[in-house]
Amino acid sequence: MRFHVLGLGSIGTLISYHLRRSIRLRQQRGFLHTPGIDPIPPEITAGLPANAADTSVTLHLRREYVAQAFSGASVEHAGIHRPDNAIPQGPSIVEQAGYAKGPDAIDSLIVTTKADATVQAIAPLSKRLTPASTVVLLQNGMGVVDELIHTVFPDTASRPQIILGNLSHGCYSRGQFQTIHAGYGSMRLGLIPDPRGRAEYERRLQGRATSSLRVPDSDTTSRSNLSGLDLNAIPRDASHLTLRYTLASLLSLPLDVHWDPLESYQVGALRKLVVNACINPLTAIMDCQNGQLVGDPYAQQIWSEVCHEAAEVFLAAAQADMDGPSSARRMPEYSAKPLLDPSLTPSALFSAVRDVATKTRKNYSSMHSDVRGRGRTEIDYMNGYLVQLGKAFGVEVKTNEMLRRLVLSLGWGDKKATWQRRSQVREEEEQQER
Ligand SMILES: CC(C)(CO)C(=O)C(=O)O
Repeated sequence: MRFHVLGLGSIGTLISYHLRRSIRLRQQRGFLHTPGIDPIPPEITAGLPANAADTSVTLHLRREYVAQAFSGASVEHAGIHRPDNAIPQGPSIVEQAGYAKGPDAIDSLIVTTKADATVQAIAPLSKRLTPASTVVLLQNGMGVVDELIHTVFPDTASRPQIILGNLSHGCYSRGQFQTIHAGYGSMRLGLIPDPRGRAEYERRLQGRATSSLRVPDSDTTSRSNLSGLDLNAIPRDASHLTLRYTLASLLSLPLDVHWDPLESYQVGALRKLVVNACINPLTAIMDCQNGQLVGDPYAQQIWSEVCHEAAEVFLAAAQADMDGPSSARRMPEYSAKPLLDPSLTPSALFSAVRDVATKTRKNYSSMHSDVRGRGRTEIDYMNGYLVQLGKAFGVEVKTNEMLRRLVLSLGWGDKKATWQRRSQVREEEEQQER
């Protein structure tokens, strides 16, 4: 089984580290139990790749680094299709099953690139992905999956299986392969329906099905990482093996990972979208920490407008969905139910934003770091996504559009350099005060 990780920022490094570590523990000891961490439930262990010795992790790097530095993971450099042979990759499941067109097939691709860089990053690898491969999208914001389906995998016959995921773990990077896992959170996964419509993945375990659409709060520990779902519902045939192995492997990581029914996953993702649409642009525009927005009456007014606009868009999208599946304006991956969840009303959204900003008050948001570092942001997958929906469903989203333009404007002309200089001075002053 070949895992590949694309995007080695802080989240990519965190996932690669735990994936590699859990595979190595299974290779060495044949079982997976880290002292102090709950043992992996048997229903998840049963879904793991049968032979840990044949499982490999390959990291995709943009620049040249020494392969040996990655302790047990092989490395590929962007644009070079020949794998670095310093550490051999495991045999490919999709190749063995006759799906692959070449020897460099990818069984499972875990993507942690920034939302705005994802399609461009996956496109060169698409020939190595087969309909029996699995792609995991772990990103902030929304809209990447729609873009990917339309531009890279328009043909359902050849489209890989897709798992969506979002994380509330707080991580930051201290350089290549140095990630500080500063805040322990959770990771939620949802499965996009089978592209060929052959399998229904979400069989609920009797008596454990979740009755509500609500995603459990991140700080309430649910009884099972499977949220009432049954891994055995994923067929055991060759075309679904990588899906099953990928899901079980992610669920086995000590990162509080949960597989949710798609509708619950969507509620959580929509809520997180609005949280990001409120906090991220303001911290970037005002060059401040998340917590500095809490209690600021002007920021609160903007949050309230963003939440109202988002809730209105969700209602309009739900209405269009209920008007019939033929509606051209239907949200691509969503059904009406999640959009009508009570946690997506303006006041519930506003409380969620305030809670997250308070809990992460000392953080600089990812958009703040993006403006500071790479200059490009994920704004089009946050407020920009709400703006697109607003246009599609005829809802005015002026505040979201204004925030989007202001963030885009930060990267225009020499404003970026000015912003970065000012931010650096401020940070130096903060460090001196400490
Ligand atoms: C929740 C929040 C706002 C935490 O900083 C985040 O997800 C981000 O920075 O992108």
